[in-house]
Amino acid sequence: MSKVPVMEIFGPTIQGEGMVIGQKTMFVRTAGCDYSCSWCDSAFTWDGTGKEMTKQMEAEEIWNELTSLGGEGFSFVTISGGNPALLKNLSFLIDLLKSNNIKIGLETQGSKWQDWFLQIDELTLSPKPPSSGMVTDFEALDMIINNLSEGQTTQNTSLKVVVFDDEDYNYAKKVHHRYPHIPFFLQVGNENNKTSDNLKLVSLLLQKYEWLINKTMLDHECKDVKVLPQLHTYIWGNKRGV
Ligand SMILES: C[S@@+](CC[C@H](N)C(=O)[O-])C[C@H]1O[C@@H](n2cnc3c(N)ncnc32)[C@H](O)[C@@H]1O
Ligand SMILES: Nc1nc2[nH]cc(C(=O)O)c2c(=O)[nH]1
Ligand code: SF4
Ligand SMILES: [Mg+2]
Repeated sequence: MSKVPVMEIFGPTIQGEGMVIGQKTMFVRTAGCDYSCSWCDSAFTWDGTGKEMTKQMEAEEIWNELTSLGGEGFSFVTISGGNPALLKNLSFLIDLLKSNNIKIGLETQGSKWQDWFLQIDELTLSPKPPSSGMVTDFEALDMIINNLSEGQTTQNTSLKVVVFDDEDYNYAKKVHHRYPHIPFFLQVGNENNKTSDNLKLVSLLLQKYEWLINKTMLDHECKDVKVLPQLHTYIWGNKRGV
């Protein structure tokens, strides 16, 4: 069987995070995760609440839905989850997207390897800081980054650590210094990922962004880093499917 569990397909929208922030893209969100981060903004992919939304889909079905939503108006597809790296069968979708000249971005926490990582144009590895409640398997992350180096695809890779507090920031630094040759992004953590009060949310996120910028600017041990917000939350708040 070459199907994968899909939770939602949406777009076109902008990539709100990381190395290609602002990029016009379609999204495919897969179901299931090997983590359970305390603050996960996509917990419906793994906590059972999105069960009815999950559909087992062939690559062709996913492609048909992408084109029925985006027509001929897109050239980039971002795959996220959940953890898409749990799905060996994503290779069929990746091959199909490639054969249609579509660039591919993928978001994963860096806990599992798949050979198809080598075909991703913009691969974001997002290891999780202490506030998530998860413990990073650095052996697994080392292996992934080694494999990407051997495949000469580290230029398509970035690291992105979400920061909620000082302890997270120190963890982020540790990750950056362990892999100094990989482009490194700090991302503001969203503590209020359930609220529908967008004005309040944006005001809090801006304060948090300023805090993270100030902290990084004063830190002589963090030089070649980029500090980013989750841009989509400034526009659509916690809305799903945007
Ligand atoms: C929902 S995850 C899915 C992909 C993969 N499981 C991962 O965590 O990288 C996509 C991105 O959203 C980030 N994220 C999740 N919840 C967040 C929150 N409350 N605030 C900021 N970023 C968050 C994750 O760290 C990750 O970089
Ligand atoms: N616009 C937008 N940008 C995103 N970047 C990463 C996302 C994700 O949930 O993985 C995401 C998302 O859900 N929406
Ligand atoms: S690894 Fe990603 S999808 Fe999984 S629980 Fe953490 S933030 Fe959510
Ligand atoms: Mg998201």
